[in-house]
Amino acid sequence: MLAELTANSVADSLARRELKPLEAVEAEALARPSALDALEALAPAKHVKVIAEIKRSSPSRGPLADIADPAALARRYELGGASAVSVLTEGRRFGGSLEDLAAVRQAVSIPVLRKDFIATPYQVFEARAAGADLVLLIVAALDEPTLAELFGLVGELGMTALIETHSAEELDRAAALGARLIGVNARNLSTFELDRELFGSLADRFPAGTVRVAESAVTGVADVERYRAAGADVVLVGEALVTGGDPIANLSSFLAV
Ligand SMILES: O=C(O)c1ccccc1NCC(=O)[C@H](O)[C@H](O)COP(=O)(O)O
Repeated sequence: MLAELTANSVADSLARRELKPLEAVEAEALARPSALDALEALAPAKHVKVIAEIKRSSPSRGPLADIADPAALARRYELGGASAVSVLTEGRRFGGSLEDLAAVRQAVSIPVLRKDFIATPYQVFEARAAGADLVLLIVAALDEPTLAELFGLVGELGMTALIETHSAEELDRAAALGARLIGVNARNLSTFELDRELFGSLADRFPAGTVRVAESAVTGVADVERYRAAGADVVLVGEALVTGGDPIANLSSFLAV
C-alpha cells in the first residue's frame, strides 16, 4: 500500500509537470518569501502542541468529512491554538491537493505542512511553491540516498522536514540524517493497523534536542495524555478534529495536556 500511495503521488506530480516544467516549479519555489520557522513553532513547551490536519478521506477509513473550504478550517485551527496545520495533498486516496495547501497558506500565519508521499525533488519544489513550511519525508518509503537528497533540498529551500518513522531502525536513520523534527506514526502504512504504544516504545531513542512528534490515532484527550506522558512534544491529529464536532473545543482540550 505504501508503494502504491507513493507511486500515485509521484504520478500526480508528473501529470502536473506536463503543464509546468521542473525549472518553472523550482523558480516559483525560490521566489517565495522565507518559510516560517517550524522548529520554533513546535519547540517543546509546558503543554503539548498540536499539528492539526485537513483530512477529507483516508485509505483506512474512506470519506471522513466534506471540507469545502480548507482555508476556513485552517483558520479555525489557528484560532483554536494549533501550532501548525497539516494539509494532505494526495488526491486519489485522501481527496487533497496542492490547491488546498496554497489556500491554507494564504489563510493562516502558522507553519503549514505538506503531508504526502514525497519521493522526488519535484514534489519538494511544488511544496515550497505552494507555500509549505514543512514537508513530510517517510523513511519507510525512501532509500538512503533519496532520503538524504530530499532532506537536504528541504533544508536548502528554508523549510523543515518532518521525518516520519515506524521503528527503531527508522528512527536511527532519521537521527543519522541530523533531523531535528522526528515523528513516530502509530499507523502502519501497509496494514493501517494502529499501535498507540509505538511512540512510547521508541521515545528513548530520539536524539537529544529533537522535537518529538506523535502522529495518528488520537481519538480523544486520553490518547494525547498517553503520548505526552511518553514524551511527545507535539501530536499530529487528523480524524478526531475533522469528525469530532467542534474542532476548537477538541483542540483546546488537547492543548490543556
Ligand atoms: O489515514 C490513513 O488511513 C493513512 C493510510 C495510509 C497512509 C497514511 C495515512 N494517513 C496519513 C497520516 O499519517 C494521518 O493522516 C495523520 O497522522 C493523522 O492521523 P489521524 O489523527 O489518525 O487521522
